Amino acid sequence: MKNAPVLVLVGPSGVGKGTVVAALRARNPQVWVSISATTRQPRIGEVDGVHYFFVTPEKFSELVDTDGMLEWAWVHQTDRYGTPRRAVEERIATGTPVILEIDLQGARQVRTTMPEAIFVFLAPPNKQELFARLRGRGTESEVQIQRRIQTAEDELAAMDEFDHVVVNDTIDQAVADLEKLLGLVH
Ligand SMILES: Nc1nc2c(ncn2[C@@H]2O[C@H](COP(=O)(O)OP(=O)(O)O)[C@@H](O)[C@H]2O)c(=O)[nH]1
Ligand SMILES: Nc1ncnc2c1ncn2[C@@H]1O[C@H](COP(=O)(O)OP(=O)(O)O)[C@@H](O)[C@H]1O
Repeated sequence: MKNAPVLVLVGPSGVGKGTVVAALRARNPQVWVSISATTRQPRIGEVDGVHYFFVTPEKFSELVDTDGMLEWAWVHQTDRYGTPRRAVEERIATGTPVILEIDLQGARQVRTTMPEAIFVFLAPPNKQELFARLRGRGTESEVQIQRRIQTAEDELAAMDEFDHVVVNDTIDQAVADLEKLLGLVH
């Protein structure tokens, strides 16, 4: 049996990672998207165990110390985010296609431990559109937006490290590009 793919999706805050992955899942429910653990506070409408596992800093440290994280990183200078290892390993063992939506630092860690994964950068059509989407989402304060813009500049500068760049111009086209990389045919 051919191993199911692990696709690592990185892109600046506000580019549309969550939106594109949700649209891909709606068309391909057999694809599993890892649920990260984070120390950040939930946004309105976010559900623990669905969007993220919202954990205390103490619990996060415990997961790291017991080798429970496949990768983890400080993101936007304020909070830690990580991929719980066991759930991913279980999906790989059963041949389920896996998506990890993580930041650049996390992707670099996965490249050393799972070099066979497919590394994809989701890029905006241009920077103005990226910052408009980030503001348009309306979920962050101006201070938080400025931090995300700073992180975004670093992430955009690392685009060349990725095997594939998918531009999120329209959602449908970005989903089709990811489906092709995952070998999903319609
Ligand atoms: N390293 C790592 N980064 C993650 C993980 N989960 C989410 N992230 C990244 O954390 C960043 C912040 O995510 P989020 O708080 O949802 O805010 P957003 O980027 O503004 O939507 C994004 O770049 C995510 O890709 C994870 O498990 N590990
Ligand atoms: N292709 C697209 N065209 C226009 N707006 C988009 C597109 N993809 C996502 N958006 C919008 O951009 C904003 C940020 O998307 P989101 O999925 O939250 O980004 P991320 O998960 O990368 O931070 C949301 O308001 C979303 O509706």
